[in-house]
Amino acid sequence: MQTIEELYQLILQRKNKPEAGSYTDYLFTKGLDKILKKVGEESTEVVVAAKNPSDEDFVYEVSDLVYHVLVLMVDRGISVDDIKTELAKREGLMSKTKERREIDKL
Ligand SMILES: N=c1c2ncn([C@@H]3O[C@H](COP(=O)(O)OP(=O)(O)OP(=O)(O)O)[C@@H](O)[C@H]3O)c2ncn1[C@@H]1O[C@H](COP(=O)(O)O)[C@@H](O)[C@H]1O
Repeated sequence: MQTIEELYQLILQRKNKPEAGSYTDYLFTKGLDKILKKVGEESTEVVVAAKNPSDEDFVYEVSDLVYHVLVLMVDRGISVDDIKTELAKREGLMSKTKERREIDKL
């Protein structure tokens, strides 16, 4: 079982210490445009899979997207903690928005 943090660390390791035959290394070698193209393709595949009944296919495509987004984050120097911090900031913000919606309903 691999956590998202562990996968991120493995991808970071590939960037810092390229390994022959590694797909991650191939993406870093091709560069940002290639990584962005893959993120775009995988996003579309998630959308298509979501419209179909197979949960297995959907989970497969989401996993592909998560992996490619992590490669993009490593390439841009953004950590999993950066995302966690942003999400944590929204916790308070979102409950205020919810409160606002409740008030507006009155
Ligand atoms: N999670 C993934 C992962 N998800 C998807 N992929 C690769 O992403 C590619 C997506 O498939 P596509 O058919 O869209 O792309 P392709 O035709 O193979 O390649 P392109 O020429 O289109 O770029 C496949 O080659 C998959 O193997 C991944 N490759 C690696 N990982 C993880 O990264 C780790 C390190 O992998 P390496 O860098 O290969 O050692 C692995 O142990 C895994 O945990």
